[in-house]
Formats: sequence, structure tokens, C-alpha cells
Amino acid sequence: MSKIKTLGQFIIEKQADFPYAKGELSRLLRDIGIAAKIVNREVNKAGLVNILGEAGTTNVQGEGQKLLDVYANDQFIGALQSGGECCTVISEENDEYITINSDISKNAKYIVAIDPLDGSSNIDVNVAVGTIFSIYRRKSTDGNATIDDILQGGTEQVAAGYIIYGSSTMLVYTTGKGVNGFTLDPSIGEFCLSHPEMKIPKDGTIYSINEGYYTHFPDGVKKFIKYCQVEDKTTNRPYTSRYIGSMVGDLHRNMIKGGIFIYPVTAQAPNGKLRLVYECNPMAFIIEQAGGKATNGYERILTLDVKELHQRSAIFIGSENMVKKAEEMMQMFSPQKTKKSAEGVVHIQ
Ligand SMILES: O=P(O)(O)OC[C@H]1O[C@](O)(COP(=O)(O)O)[C@@H](O)[C@@H]1O
Ligand SMILES: [Mg+2]
Ligand SMILES: [Mg+2]
Repeated sequence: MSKIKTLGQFIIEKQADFPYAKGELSRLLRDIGIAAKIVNREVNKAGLVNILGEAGTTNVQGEGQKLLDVYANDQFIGALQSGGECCTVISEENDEYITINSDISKNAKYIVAIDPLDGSSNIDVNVAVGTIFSIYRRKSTDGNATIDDILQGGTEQVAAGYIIYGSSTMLVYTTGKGVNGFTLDPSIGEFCLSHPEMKIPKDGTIYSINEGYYTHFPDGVKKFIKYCQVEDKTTNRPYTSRYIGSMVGDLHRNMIKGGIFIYPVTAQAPNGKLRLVYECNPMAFIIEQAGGKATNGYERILTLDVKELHQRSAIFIGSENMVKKAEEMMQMFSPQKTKKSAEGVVHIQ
């Protein structure tokens, strides 16, 4: 029987890939793994431990927080605070970023952006949910991390990953050298390497989008949906529509089977719904590392300017050729409007 390799062993082994590594990033990934196990324990018995339902509070996005949103947020922030490798946390559930000022983290170099519980609308109905994380290294050297450290672009990520709490619990991550997946073995309480070097197929036959908003979609998206539904055996169409309503769940499935996930701008969400810093950027880094593509319909997600902590973005992500086709439709039927300012600078509208 092949020898199991735990996440901890794998991280240490891969440390050799980074000549300057002193183990800080490894310990940070370990801390995230520990919090994931604690959250997994509650998710698995959610109906029994009074963790379903509303917390009665709202977050900065004006969304009602679920009890599990708050619980997961506390667990991850707690693990990052006690681990000593993180100096600042950005969380979907906190209006402002959190500066960690403890003795053990005074030399901490890493900034972690996190969506503690993704797919909140699925918590109470026992459908897969997840956690998404993104890690940056601060550039400034002393004092607290600056806003420039905190609002870095997606290409500056040193690591990103997600945990999916589904029929099994998996942790999938990248440090910029490919993507690896680990499945939690409850009998030993360890994440074990189960999906080495994950690759997303260049083409797929699954499209994931909430068609309930169809009338509010840009023409380019409507055209792409029609393209997916046309009968054409030579291109394996019509494609299959699959939508869980948990970004992590939809992307994990599409990463394994091939497919595209789209959350575009809509009339209700003119800047898109999903958040650039702790949803779009980390998932784009992972999917690109697996050989896929991620754009906002016009521009690579990872090169988008990050101006605010909870900034939103449209996202088209998944199998390369499917995203290219969707982009083609966007450029053809929903071209970006540009306006020249007095100084002659072209502004994208
Ligand atoms: O219900 P909608 O509008 O289709 O939105 C579903 C999307 O919203 C999200 O639930 C937003 O994430 P959170 O649950 O972390 O707020 C995504 O996971 C999912 O893809
Ligand atoms: Mg989310
Ligand atoms: Mg969330």
C-alpha cells in the first residue's frame, strides 16, 4: 500500500523549493490546517451542536451572518493569532483589517486574507461549504503592516488555498508551484495527500452560473449561456448546467471535471458579487496554477487593482478554452465602455 503523506510532511518537504524559506510559511499553512480541522468538526455535526441558523448580526457587506460564519471566523483568526506567523488578517466577516500585536508575532511577515465560511446560504441545508485563504508577505519591515502591504495585487500572493467541507473534507493549496489536494482522514485526524499536482482540463462540458438572474446579465453572458445550450455534438454541446451556490464547491468540481464558473456583474450587483481579495484572487491563483484561466470578462483577475478590502469583481474562471470563449462573447456583445478624460486618459466604464 502506498505510504500516506500528511500535509505537514508535504509542506516540510516542499520547503526545499524555496531557498530563503525559514519555515514561517510552513508553520502558517500548518496553523490554517489546524483551524480547518476544528471548523470541520463543527460542520460535520452542525445539526447537533446548535451552530445552524442566523447569528443575528450583519457584516460589512450588509449580509446577515450565520452562526457558522462567526464560529469559523473566530477559529481561523484565533489560530493565526496563536501561531505567530501572521501580522495582519483581512476577513469577509470583519469591517476593518485586524493587526495582530502579540509578542510571538512581532516579527511576523505574513498577511492572510480569508473567507472563513464560503457558501453561507448552504450551511443550513447540508450542502458543501468551504473556506478560502490568500497569503501575502509584507513589504514594509517595521511597525504594523501598511495599507500598501495589505492591498497588494493578486500576482503578489505567495500562497492561496481552500478547504471544502463536503462528502469528504479536503484542503487544496498552491505556493506558486502547482496545486495539491489533501483529504482529511478522520481516523488519524490528518490531511493526507490524495490529489497530487491537480490540473484542470483545458476544455469542459459544465457551466456554473445562477441563471435565476438571467434577465439582469450583460448581453455577452446571455450569448455565452445560449452558446453552452446549443446542440452541437462536434463540440460536446449542449454543456451541463451545475450550480451549487458555494464558490468553493462549484470551482472544486470544475477543477476536477473541467468547466467554467461565472459570477458576472448584474443589475443588482453592478461590480459583481464576489470579493476580489479573499474570493476571486485566491481562487484565480489556484486555477491558473492548475492550468486554467480567470478574468473579469476583460482582464486577468490577478492583475486587477486592489483598492479596497471588500472590493467586488465579476469573475469568469475555469477551463482555459471555455473562459476564452466567454471573454470573446463579452468583448463582442458587452464591450467595455471607455471615456477619455480632459487629460486624455482613457477610463474603463
Ligand atoms: O446566491 P448567489 O447570488 O448565486 O451567490 C452564490 C455565491 O455567493 C457566495 O455564497 C458568497 O460567499 P459567502 O457565502 O462567503 O458570502 C459564493 O460562495 C457563491 O458562489
Ligand atoms: Mg464566499
Ligand atoms: Mg463567507
